[in-house]
Amino acid sequence: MAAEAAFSFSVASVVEDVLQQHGTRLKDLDFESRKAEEAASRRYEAAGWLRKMVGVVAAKDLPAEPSEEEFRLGLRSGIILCNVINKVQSGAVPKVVESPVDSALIPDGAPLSAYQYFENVRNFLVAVQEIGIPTFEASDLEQGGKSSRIVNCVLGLKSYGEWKQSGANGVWKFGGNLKPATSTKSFVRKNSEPFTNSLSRTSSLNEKSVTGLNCEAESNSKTSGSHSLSSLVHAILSDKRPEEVPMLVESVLSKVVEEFEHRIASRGGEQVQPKIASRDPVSQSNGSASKFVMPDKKVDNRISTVSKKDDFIQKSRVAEQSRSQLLKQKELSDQQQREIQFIQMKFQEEFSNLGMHVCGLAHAASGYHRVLEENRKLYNQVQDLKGSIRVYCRVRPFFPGQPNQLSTVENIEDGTLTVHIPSKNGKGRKSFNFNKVFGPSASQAEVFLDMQPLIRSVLDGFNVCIFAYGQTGSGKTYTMTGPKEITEKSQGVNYRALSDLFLIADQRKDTFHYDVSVQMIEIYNEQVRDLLVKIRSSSNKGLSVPDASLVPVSSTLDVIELMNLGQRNRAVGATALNDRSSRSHSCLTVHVQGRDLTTGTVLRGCMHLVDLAGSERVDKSEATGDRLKEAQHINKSLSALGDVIASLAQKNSHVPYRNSKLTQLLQDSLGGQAKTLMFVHISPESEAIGETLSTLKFAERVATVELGAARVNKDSADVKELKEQIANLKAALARKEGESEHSFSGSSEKYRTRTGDLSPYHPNQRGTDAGDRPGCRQPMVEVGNIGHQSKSRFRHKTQSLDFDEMSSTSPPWPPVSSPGQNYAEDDKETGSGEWVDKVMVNKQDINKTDNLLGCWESPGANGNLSDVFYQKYLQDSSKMYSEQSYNMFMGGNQFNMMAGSDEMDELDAATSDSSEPDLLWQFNHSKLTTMTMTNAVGSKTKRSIPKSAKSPEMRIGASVSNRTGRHPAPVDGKRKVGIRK
Ligand SMILES: Nc1ncnc2c1ncn2[C@@H]1O[C@H](COP(=O)(O)OP(=O)(O)OP(=O)(O)O)[C@@H](O)[C@H]1O
Repeated sequence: MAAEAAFSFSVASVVEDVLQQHGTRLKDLDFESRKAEEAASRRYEAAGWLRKMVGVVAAKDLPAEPSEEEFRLGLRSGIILCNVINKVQSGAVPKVVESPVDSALIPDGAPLSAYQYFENVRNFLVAVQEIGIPTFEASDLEQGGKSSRIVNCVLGLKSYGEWKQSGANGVWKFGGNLKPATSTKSFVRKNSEPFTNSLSRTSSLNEKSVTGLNCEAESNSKTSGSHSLSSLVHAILSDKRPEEVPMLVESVLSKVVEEFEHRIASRGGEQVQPKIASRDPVSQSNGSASKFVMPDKKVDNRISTVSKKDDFIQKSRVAEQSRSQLLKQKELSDQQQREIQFIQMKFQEEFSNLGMHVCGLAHAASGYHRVLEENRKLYNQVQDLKGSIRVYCRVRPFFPGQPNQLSTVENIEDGTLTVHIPSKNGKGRKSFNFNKVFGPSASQAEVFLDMQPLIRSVLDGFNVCIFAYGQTGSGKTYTMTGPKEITEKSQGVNYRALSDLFLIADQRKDTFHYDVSVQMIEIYNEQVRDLLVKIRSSSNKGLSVPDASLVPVSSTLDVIELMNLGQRNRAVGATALNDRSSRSHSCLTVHVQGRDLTTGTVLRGCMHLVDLAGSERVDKSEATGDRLKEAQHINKSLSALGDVIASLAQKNSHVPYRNSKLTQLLQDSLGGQAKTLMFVHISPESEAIGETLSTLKFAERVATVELGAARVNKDSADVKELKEQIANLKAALARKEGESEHSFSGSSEKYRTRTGDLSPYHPNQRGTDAGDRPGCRQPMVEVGNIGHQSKSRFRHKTQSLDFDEMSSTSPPWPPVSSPGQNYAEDDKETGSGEWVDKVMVNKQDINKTDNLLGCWESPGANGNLSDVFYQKYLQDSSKMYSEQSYNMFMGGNQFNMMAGSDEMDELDAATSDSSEPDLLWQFNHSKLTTMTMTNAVGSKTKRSIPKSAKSPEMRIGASVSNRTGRHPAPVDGKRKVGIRK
């Protein structure tokens, strides 16, 4: 089609253009005027013929000699052309559309109606094409079109008409206005031979080269060679020498080719649609037209292409619109489909979730026990995963109105605490990691929340230990107990733990029966004191210190009462740092025994809640005298705690628990099987940075200790029964032996039963002679302040002595002026049955005796207890009755722990860094035990207590031994518990 378009150019005009561009000589020939003259004469000829043929058309005659413009406009509507062709060949254009308006009146450039334009012109062009007359393009009728081509076409039609009029003999040849004599050029019908050959032409010899040019041009353009072109060529060549002609022709030819190429390229954009038309099956099936589309077809295609294009555009627009609508609808429906699917999926998911929930509920309902058990296991697993020794840290807030509230604690983030270290204590900052860090604003409730799972564990049969560590005034007591005036909100861990226990116990009451009892002890100057000793005023006896240290409790109120008592009893000393400072370790121990109502299984849990004495160094507290000794004891016990923790951390086979009462007390909570939480406290003041750093370093060390998985204390019903049988048998045997060997039988069965039983909560530490009957405080035995039965002379002498009886008749601690009498009174008064234990010193543990003896060493020995010593004294226990020990023994009695501590203090002042006090304690304890028995049999009581008591405790001791001593004044409790709501 590109070629086709190119060939529709007027070859003559192209050649003329080229020739014009080619040389200056054309100008010399006055080419323009000649050309115009030529064109005009041809136009006149055409117009004349048209006038002759059709006359006046559409009320407007075509001028006889029209200008190019007039000629174009006159033919623009196609009416004249159609009429003339119908005259030449009737019916060539069957229907001529008459324009309502004269086309000439339509301003040039104004678009004619598409109908007129296409219909008439198209029909005319199709008709001339049919005949084989050179055509023009419809656009040639518009401004800028080539009127010469229209003229050519009209003259061609004229020639054809004349040929027909002459009878249509022979082959019609288009000759234009060329003189027949000089021009033999003619057209043949398009189908007579291939178009390229359809143009035949003869020329004179001297016109040969130009003819060649014309032939080629004509064969390509399918236009006839024009008269003007021939004349032009003649004019150009007339003055040329023959040898110049080839060069000139060659040059012109190359220019023509160039021009053709250029025009083809410039019209490339118009060829898209015609290209489609060229695929018209008609043209394609036509072998002759396969290379060049026949001129008539081309026109047809061009015109039909335009209308088709419009149609096509229109249709494709509609199609596009409906397609996009369809697409949108499809998209919408897809979207809806997806949404429905999603909802269905969700629904199914929820449905299956619901199903699972229902199943879960059914499962839970059918196996409440199992769920409870699993729950417990999971709970404890979580706890165990957190690590056996958990370390929490709490920062005390500044006191209201305190000057210089610049805290050393720089940042608290999750479990990391960063402290700022002033330059004199080192410099920069240091971070410490703990399981949890509570800032100054943490509430008591928040703090407890993190401990709550541990509390729950006690009811599940685990041993738990929570101890508060930190320098004086850092908030240990605040955390464990609360502030001075305790309200419900400010209650510390102790109260919350107990009330939580009752709450959970109540929740489980359908499946478990729980018995809870508490004891409170204090370790002061390495002496253990019972804090739950009732202090009562008695008219003539002064203070009497009766019965139970292990007290059953059934409500939070009971606990509050007991704690008030304990707090009152607690030794409090003033220091330069904190005038309320407690110089003792206090421990609230809660024993829980739970019996599964369906299986009979017994769970035993025990919880130590320890408020340690201040950890500050002695020099800081500016202590002297008694306070100095207190501080030394405290430091020593805390360093013993450090040693225990260090050896646990290193997984040493030997752990020096015996180096202090504190470590002995906590042994069952530090050595494994228990869940332990250390709660370190720090003060925010910059003056405290030294203590703060050592506290935090210690705490970090503790955090490295792995105790291994905690174990539940559980006895099946069978085991429990068997144990009880053994205990009963042993008791019976002992009684029998006692009856036969001694006339001694001072105690009532009631006492024997009540106090002789060992604690049901510590089966591991119980001797085989211990039953599972409740009522004893085994932990006290562990601590060692209990009157352990030694391999004493008395023991040898009184082999048949019933230990239970013996214990029951032993004077209580703190002692009373008349033990026997008081016991009787106490029994009456308390009547608390098996849960009430007389005094902690009455506890007997034969199994431990050897250890105690073995551990004893002469005062002044440094270092930890060694196995060597243990072996030594175990092999020869009589050594404990060396003169020295005897003297010491004589110097105190079992009730006078504080009196014993006096001696110890003296010794200890020189050996404050050793474990000596422990040894002394062991020693004292042996003495106490012996003394107890002595008292029990009513002999040699007066040999004891050479010293007068310096402290209330000592006075108690003295009063016991002399039975005349004063009673200790009640010590004002550090915390007064009165829950205000
Ligand atoms: N978290 C806290 N929020 C408010 N006040 C606190 C907090 N911690 C401690 N205190 C207050 O700080 C003071 C000292 O606290 P506390 O007696 O508990 O310290 P301590 O470490 O037990 O001292 P000591 O070693 O002498 O027994 C008390 O008045 C207490 O009420």
